[in-house]
Amino acid sequence: MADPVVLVTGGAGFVGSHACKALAAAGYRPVVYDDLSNGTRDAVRWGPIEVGDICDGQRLAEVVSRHRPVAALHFAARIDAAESTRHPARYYSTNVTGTRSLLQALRSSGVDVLVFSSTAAVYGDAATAPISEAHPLRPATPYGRSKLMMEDAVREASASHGLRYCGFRFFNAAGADPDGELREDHEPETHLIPRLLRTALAQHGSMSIYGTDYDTPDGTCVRDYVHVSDIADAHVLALRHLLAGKDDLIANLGSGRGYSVREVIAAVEETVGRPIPIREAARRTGDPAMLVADPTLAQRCLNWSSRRSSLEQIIADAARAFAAVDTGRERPRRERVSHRR
Ligand SMILES: NC(=O)c1ccc[n+]([C@@H]2O[C@H](COP(=O)([O-])OP(=O)(O)OC[C@H]3O[C@@H](n4cnc5c(N)ncnc54)[C@H](O)[C@@H]3O)[C@@H](O)[C@H]2O)c1
Ligand SMILES: O=c1ccn([C@@H]2O[C@H](COP(=O)(O)OP(=O)(O)O[C@H]3O[C@H](CO)[C@@H](O)[C@H](O)[C@H]3O)[C@@H](O)[C@H]2O)c(=O)[nH]1
Repeated sequence: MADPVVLVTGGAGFVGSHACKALAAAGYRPVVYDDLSNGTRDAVRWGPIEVGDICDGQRLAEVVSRHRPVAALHFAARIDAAESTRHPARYYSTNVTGTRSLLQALRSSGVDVLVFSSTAAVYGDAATAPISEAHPLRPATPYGRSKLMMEDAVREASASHGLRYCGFRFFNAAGADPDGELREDHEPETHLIPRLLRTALAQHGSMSIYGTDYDTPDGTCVRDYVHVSDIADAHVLALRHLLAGKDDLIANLGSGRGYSVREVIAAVEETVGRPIPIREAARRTGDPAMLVADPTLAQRCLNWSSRRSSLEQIIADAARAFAAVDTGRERPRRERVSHRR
């Protein structure tokens, strides 16, 4: 019998491509739907890709009805919180209208299982650490607000026509496939760990710390870094959970440990074995001081564990992937598409 198909929107991107690998290992056939605006075709290795915009409802409906998936994993989104403060409409379009378009396409083909990516940014400037799912939802950026609206759209689809869902509020996805088949590959890159590795491996340029006057132990922002392969595993667990008829869920995915920007810099320097030139810069718009997950709910409901998410392993796996790029062994070809609306 052929492997059951799972539609993976955003499957050419960082987290989505790792989820495709985990799906294939678990006996599913991932069909990627992605416009390649921030992902690469080379990251799509475990099934076909359908290139298209998540907001193009007609194309999406045609792809869903042709491939007949048993479920969808939804990663496609714009992801840069700081950019969202400058171009909010783009975020509401891709993240909210795009999700509504997916919900409609799934409904018209009778697909009733969805696992989707929310974010820790829905909590805004959190009052506590660690943050449980019961923490008030006060997103501080259009990105965070768009993801909260997306959660609401999914809940409404569940209430109105029985969609079953699992939404994950990821904290900071990082690391890379431990087998070295995939890596984080954004252009431009905004995330802290890949930026540090690029600077260290290029051996030129410097890194900026965005803000040293936060109310945190060393004045820099604290984040919870969670290994991308642990996030991928959570998606397979969620899929099995829902396909077995179990309850809907919105859960944090994080390691439960927080590291400051300075601590991450020191850990990357330790791994690469050389100092990285650092400049202290102004705060970046929309950055909360501290985001650390309470991951108990995902552990309890899905038997999930963040087993690869020590900072050391995250950096070691990411560094190995970057070294492969640096030596030119596996440089992926990048297709650019216009992403301005
Ligand atoms: N990376 C993180 O730390 C993090 C943290 C919390 C939540 N998330 C969420 O996880 C999901 C995946 O994030 P990621 O880091 O893999 O990002 P990514 O940018 O690497 O992947 C997103 C993918 O979606 C595609 N895409 C974007 N707009 C599209 C559109 N209009 N139509 C079709 N495809 C489109 C991109 O080409 C890309 O391949 C996102 O929903 C993001 O909001 C990520
Ligand atoms: O060159 C840099 C890049 C980042 N930072 C800081 O490092 C921390 C982490 O930043 P980054 O890696 O860009 O991640 P976040 O801004 O925390 O956002 C990520 O994690 C969020 C969840 O916590 C998700 O919602 C977002 O989609 C995802 O991009 C922040 O304090 C940044 O200010 C720097 O100081 N210098």
